[in-house]
Amino acid sequence: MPVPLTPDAPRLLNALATGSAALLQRRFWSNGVNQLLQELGEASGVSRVWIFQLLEQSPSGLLQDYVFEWASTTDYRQLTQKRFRFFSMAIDDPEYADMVTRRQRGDAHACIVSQLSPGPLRENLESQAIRSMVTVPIMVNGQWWGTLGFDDCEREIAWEGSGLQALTIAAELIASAIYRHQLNSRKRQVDLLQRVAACGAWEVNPASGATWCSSGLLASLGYPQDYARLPLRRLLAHIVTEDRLTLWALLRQCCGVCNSSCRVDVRLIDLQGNTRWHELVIEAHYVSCGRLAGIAGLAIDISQRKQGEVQAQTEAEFDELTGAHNRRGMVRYIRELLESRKCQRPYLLLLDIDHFKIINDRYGHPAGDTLLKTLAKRLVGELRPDDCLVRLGGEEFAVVVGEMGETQVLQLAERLRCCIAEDPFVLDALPGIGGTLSACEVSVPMTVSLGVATMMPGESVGHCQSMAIAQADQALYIAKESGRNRVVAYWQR
Ligand SMILES: Nc1nc2c(ncn2[C@@H]2O[C@H](COP(=O)(O)OP(=O)(O)OP(=O)(O)O)[C@@H](O)[C@H]2O)c(=O)[nH]1
Repeated sequence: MPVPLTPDAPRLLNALATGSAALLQRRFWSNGVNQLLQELGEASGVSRVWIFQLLEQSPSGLLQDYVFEWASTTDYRQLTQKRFRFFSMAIDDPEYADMVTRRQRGDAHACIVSQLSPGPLRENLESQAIRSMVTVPIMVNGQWWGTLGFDDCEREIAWEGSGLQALTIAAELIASAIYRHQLNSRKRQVDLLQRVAACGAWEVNPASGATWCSSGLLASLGYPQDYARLPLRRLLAHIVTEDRLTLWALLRQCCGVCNSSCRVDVRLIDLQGNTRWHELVIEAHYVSCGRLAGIAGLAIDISQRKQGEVQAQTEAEFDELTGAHNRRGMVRYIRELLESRKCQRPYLLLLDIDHFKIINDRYGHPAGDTLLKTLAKRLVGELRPDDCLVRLGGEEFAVVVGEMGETQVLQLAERLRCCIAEDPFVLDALPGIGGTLSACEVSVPMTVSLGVATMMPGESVGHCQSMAIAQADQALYIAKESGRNRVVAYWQR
């Protein structure tokens, strides 16, 4: 009857110390694991140290893979044997079933093969010439990830006490290295996802005001990616004030409903003062209904999409040649003006170039286009930034102005007329004027006629606008008929 040997615990502890340093320092965690297995194998004097990774488990069996091994001699190597690649293990035998249950619980299991009762487990170990074995489950984040095992093919070792404890610590060290590796891989995936999707993640604890921002979000706000912690007030200060108010209103609605989510577009200002549009995706989490536990979500950079929207709006609402609003832009301007309640009674000024046909015929259509552009620029120079210049079509323009009196609007109309009539326009050298190729600039005098009307808010913006255009058109007609280069108001007819 062989006498069981006890492993040398101090040597094992020493091996643990060297092995754990390798796990922390090695660039690849698998190199660290290999070194730890070697240290433990040499210190314990066993034939083989191995790790099986658990891939699948079902009530009837397990699928495992032989992933790491250290062997004292090449005779004891098994890692390269085909039968250990993705091998399945049926758990119909009670002894196997018991072993699996213990591993699932995280318990170590040691055996001296000659003392095992006859059965599949003993047969299997004997077929590998194993005389004693100890296994310790590797539990990663509470889950059975795999098994660390020590086979001795020469001695019968009773693994217990501090020797066994050292092996348990080794399994825990390996588990934390695996967990670290998993977290790092997940972080890399999340970073990649955030980079590709141009988004960052954030979280706020409403009770403590504590915040967390992903490295991507910190970077897009201009902070170093490893910035320790951004106080809530400072984080909120990155949102443009007007958008912050919209956000508050939405949050009040969103947080009133259990486990709700909402989205809002806001402008974020980074530390350098650059503003970029972001879509905030907000999720409110509740401990129980009514008790808010946290608010978290994403900040997706949508600046490019917004740029596209602005460009599409510009194309849809502005005249390409002169940069003035078109009819659609004018409708929106009037609607916003009336809705803002800044102005109850805007005025509409219709402005038409006098005898533009003659100018076109004389200098050509391209020159006519240049004159239209210059004329629009002159008009804008006379208006306030809030006023709206519209090109209704051809050589006909309109100006919509907010609240002012009748006298003031007539003064403005007169100013617009003068700014066109007073100084002739200058065209660059034009080929073919007067039959020669002139290198000189050409001076083109132009005048405009204006009809002015009041916009009376009616049933719709469209109705109010067509009424005003019709009235201003009547006044303009009178201005043209009575000699051009003059202003007539509808109420003066
Ligand atoms: N260059 C240029 N000319 C345009 C454009 N749109 C319209 N026109 C021209 O503007 C002229 C308008 O002529 P009319 O409607 O007869 O008016 P007018 O010659 O200005 O005469 P009154 O308005 O009666 O003073 C036409 O010759 C059109 O071809 C444009 O986009 N570019």
